[in-house]
Order: sequence, then structure tokens, then C-alpha cells
Amino acid sequence: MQVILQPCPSRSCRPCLVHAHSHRFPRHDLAFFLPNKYSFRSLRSNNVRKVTVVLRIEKDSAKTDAPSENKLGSENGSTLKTMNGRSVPLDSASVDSFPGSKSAGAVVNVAQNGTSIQYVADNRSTTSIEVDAVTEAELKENGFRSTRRTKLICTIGPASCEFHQLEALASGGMNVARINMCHGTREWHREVIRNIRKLNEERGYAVAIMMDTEGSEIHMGDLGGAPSARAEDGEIWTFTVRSFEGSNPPDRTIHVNYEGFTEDVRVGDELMVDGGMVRFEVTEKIGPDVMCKCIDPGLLLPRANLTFWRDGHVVRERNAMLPTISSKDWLDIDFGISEKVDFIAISFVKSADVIKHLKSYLAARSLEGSSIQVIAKIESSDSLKHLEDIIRVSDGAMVARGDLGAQILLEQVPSVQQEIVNLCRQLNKPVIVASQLLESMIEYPTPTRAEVSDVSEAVKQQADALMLSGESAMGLYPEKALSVLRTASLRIEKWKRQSKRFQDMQLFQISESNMERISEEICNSAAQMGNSLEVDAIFVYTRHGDMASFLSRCRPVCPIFAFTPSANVRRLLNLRWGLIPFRLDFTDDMESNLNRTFALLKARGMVKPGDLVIAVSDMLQSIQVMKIP
Ligand SMILES: Nc1ncnc2c1ncn2[C@@H]1O[C@H](COP(=O)(O)OP(=O)(O)O)[C@@H](O)[C@H]1O
Ligand SMILES: C=C(OP(=O)(O)O)C(=O)O
Repeated sequence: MQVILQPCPSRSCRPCLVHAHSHRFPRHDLAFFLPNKYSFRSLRSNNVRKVTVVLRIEKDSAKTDAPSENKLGSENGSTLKTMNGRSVPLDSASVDSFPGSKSAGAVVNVAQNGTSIQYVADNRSTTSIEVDAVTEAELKENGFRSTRRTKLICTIGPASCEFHQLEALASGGMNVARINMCHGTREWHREVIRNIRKLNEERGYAVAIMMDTEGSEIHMGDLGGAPSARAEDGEIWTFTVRSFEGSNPPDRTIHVNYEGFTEDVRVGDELMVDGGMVRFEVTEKIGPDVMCKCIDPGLLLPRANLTFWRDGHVVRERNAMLPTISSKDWLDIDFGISEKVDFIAISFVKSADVIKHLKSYLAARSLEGSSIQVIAKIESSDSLKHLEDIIRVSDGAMVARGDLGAQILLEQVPSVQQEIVNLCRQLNKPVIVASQLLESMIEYPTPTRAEVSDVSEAVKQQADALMLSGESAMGLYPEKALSVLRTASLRIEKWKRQSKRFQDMQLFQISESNMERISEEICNSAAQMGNSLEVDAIFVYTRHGDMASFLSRCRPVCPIFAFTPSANVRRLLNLRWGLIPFRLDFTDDMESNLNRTFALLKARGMVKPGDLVIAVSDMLQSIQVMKIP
């Protein structure tokens, strides 16, 4: 912890001999100011010869009744550094230690953490101020500080997997990193996970990791190592179930991963690649090969998704028989468990049963100290049929518009998106809007106006999170794409707040147990009070994250600072709308928790003295309204 001593900028200081204020000082963690009139120079002219700084240790006071006092001094390594660079031991810091300095500023390097500092001047006057203990370690661990309400997810691929690239994304606002098990090897993904963990530990981020399963979707194989291939109008391409392991497929030949493909497809069907990015018409079937004519030209990407249409409907009878979680997916899930990922996203969910099955598997297998949440990807007409049941048993949902748009009519996608977002909010489950948000930025440094409007629409709907796919995984401008999401979200959120365009959704009561019902009501009331009192922030102290999630569900106007002792819960909360999660050990003493968290946020410049805040705790099930001291 560092303490700055320098003249107080306030003119309204009472003329006590030494009056200290705590302020945030840009490059230091805590700052203390002496009043102008009584700067060290004035002290000298007032014949004050010595200034002593006394530190109380909060940790001891929590255990014993009387706080122990520790005089700062050279014996515990504390020094005082004057603005002109001299270091003096604190216990001998006399006024002469500040030779003629007009500003009389000084930096005190406090070797121990404390909660209260006393300034004693020549034993004539003592002023003590509360300095809430925030350790360097706590500040470091809780490094990120954005109050953006909409969370951002980046799919990690070859364009974003190096440590420095991940770091740039984290500092650009990435809350969750998604790895798609459809691509890359487990070794490759393990390295990405390691880099993200390192980033969190070293730089204080809470980037969560979402592992997305491949699912039993029908997709193309690799393109013999090529990053893409172009299909032109009228060209004949071969789609085949033959595999080309170890050798490159012949020109214009694409492997299909689904054994039943040649049997299921009929001449005249339309083959849609990647939700319609390229289209073919089936012209002939020859053994394992299906000959197709390109009718909508475009770029084919490795392992792109395939759907086939007949008479204006997607053909999915056989597809519907495929398991949602394939044998490869189970191996990937075991990999996710051993790597302690935070979320597992399940592709092509058709019913609630598969999610229940996976959740019980995870509960039995997950390692201590981690709990993996399951995100249901809504991307097929089957998932829409059982939408509410699926969302009720999942921990969150993803509107996977890429595949969804290949299974339902394109013009239905926007209204389906809105319905899923609203339903998730009602059921208190985080919801992600995914795919093609800034698709053109895979190739270009600026998005289209329509893409920015699409992003804005999802922000207006107050979805918890927006997701980048190819833009961050293999595009040319991952950081720029993220910055567009960030700035557009911030702008729209601000506009909504300023113009008071809040979506006043009538929230149903969803809790089942009595205790939960109380928490839910407390959060509803706290959010409502926060809006009508126009408070600056809501503080929530939550062990498992439930109170924090209830608050997020209310979408209050002010930011919600959530404190939890669990690093795992902190990362999970990082997906939720409006929550700014911190990890901090706290005690049952609410007063001490408040002081410590106020100090942390003051040091981070996220709140300031005088701010009106509401504090909610799942330990006391209480609401407190107070001013930041
Ligand atoms: N781990 C990876 N290795 C190589 N390429 C990847 C990886 N992850 C994503 N990509 C590329 O980024 C594109 C978009 O990512 P994503 O949306 O996750 O995949 P898809 O749409 O193929 O399911 C992919 O089609 C692929 O080209
Ligand atoms: C996110 C999606 O899924 P995937 O990238 O796995 O195809 C989607 O289809 O929109």
C-alpha cells in the first residue's frame, strides 16, 4: 500500500494542525493530503517539528477487541519518500525532512496493511482517518475495472491464441474466452486455457473460459490445410463421405462428416454451407459421392456447417436421430472438467433431458473448488419446440444465430432472438447473442452500418453477452472488432440510461424455496430503490452468486459491484449483465466488509466519497443505503 502526503486541494479544511483526507491519486493506490495552510512548510513555520504516522492493523482488530497499533518506522521497513526523491525512515520523519518543498508532498511506503492512520504533530493535535485495508495483492487480483453492462465473448482461434493477443483482448474488454472444440486439437486448446489463466493471475482479469462442444452437426472436413476455398457460380463440387486422412482431397472435393449423408440427400435438394454463405444444388449421386452445382458462390471455410433443404424445409429427420452429445463430445467434456473450464456450451440441444444428464455427470465429476455451468445453444427448430424446458434446466443459453438461421426462416431469427432473451431474463439465466455480429470485420477494418445496428439491437434488448466468432478467431482485426462491440455497447447503454428508455419488464417470481424467495424480493426492492434514489452503485456480497444474479436480472440503472470469496464464482458472474465481480475474502462482520470493499473501489476510482450506494448481502439478507465515507 502506498500513501501520499501532500497539500490538500480543498480550501474548506478546518484549521487543525494536521488534517488528512483520503483521495484517489492516479498512479498510487491511496492518497492522503495535508491542508494547504498546514503543509509541511507551514508546519515548520508553526514550529511543529515532527510528524508521526501511526498505523492500526485491521487484521488484528478483527481477532482481538483492541486494535493493535503499529508505529510506522524503519523497524518494519516503512519509509517516507519526499517529492524530491529523498527517503527517510518514518519514525524519524521530521518536518526538516521536507526541505522547502512548496507542495510538501511525500510518498509513504507502508510495509504493512492497516485500516487507520493517525497523524500526530508535536503531540499537540491528532487526527485519525480511516484507511481501509486493501492489500496490493487484492488490488492486483481485481485488476479489471470496466462498468460496461453488456459482457463480451471472443472465440479464440489462430488469430487470437498467443499470450499477447489474448492480453490485448482482455484489456479490450473480453469477459469470456470461447474455445470451439470443433476446431483445433485438445493440446492447442490446453495452451489457450493456460495463457488465459496466466493472464488472470498476473494481470487481475477474471476472464472466464467457455468450451463449446462440436455436437452432432453435419459439417465439412478440413480443406487440406487451406484456410478457405472459393466456389464460383455453376461449378460442380463433390461432397463425399470418403475420408482423406493424411492426404489432401482432390480439387473441388469436400469431405462430409455424416455417414448417412449420401443416403439422406436427394437429387434436387439444396445444400447450404454455413447458414447460406454458399449454396449448391444436388445434381447427381454416385456411390459415396454427391455431385453439386454451385448456385450461390462464396467462400468455403474449413469444417463449415452443412444443412440440406427440400421443398422450402430443412431436412432434419435423420439429423434429429443423432445424439446431441457425441462420443467425441464426451471426451471433450472430460477435457473441460480436467481443465476446470467455467462453462460448457452444448450444441444442437433438442431437449431438457440431455442438459439434465450432463449436469448430473458434471456434478459427480467436477473437481473441488470448481463448478461448471452448462449453456444450451439454441440453434435448431427442435430446441425452439422445447425452449422453456431447456432453459429452465440450463445455467444459460446462447442464441446461436448461425445454425439457427439455417434451420428456420431467416426473417424469423430477430423475433426468436428477442423471445429467447426475454425468457432467459425471466428465468434468471444469462443469455448470449452469437454469430455474424460483425461478420464483415473478418476481412475489413470497419463494420457495416447494419452490423452496428444489429449489435445495438442486442444491447437494447439487454442480452447479457455478445459473442464474436470468426471475427476474433480467424479474422484480420480481432481487437478492432472487440473495440466496436465495446464502444457500441457503452454508447447504447448510456443513451438508454440518459433517455430513461428502460424496458419495464414485469418480472415473475421464480424462486422455489422460501430463502430464495426472500433473496429475490430483496434484490427486486434494492434495484427498484436504486433506480428511484438514483444511487451511484449497488454493492452485493455473495458467496455463491445467487444474490448477484437476482440483481442482474433486474437490470438496474447503476452498476452492480459483486464481491465473492470464490474465484470460480467471480468468473461465472463475469458473464452476467451489469455485474462487476471482485474476489475478496470477507467476514461475517458487514461493517468491515463494507469498509474493505469501499476502499478497494475508491482505490480503483470506481466510487468516490459522498457517493450514495446500496449494499445487499446474502449473509444478512439485508438492504443498506449509505454514503461512501
Ligand atoms: N481453434 C481453432 N482453430 C482453427 N480455426 C478456428 C478455431 N476456432 C475457430 N476457428 C475458425 O473461426 C471460424 C469461426 O469460429 P466458430 O464460429 O467458432 O466456428 P464455426 O462457425 O465453424 O462453428 C471457424 O469456422 C474456423 O474457421
Ligand atoms: C455459435 C454458433 O455455433 P457454432 O459456431 O458452433 O456453429 C452458431 O451457430 O451461431
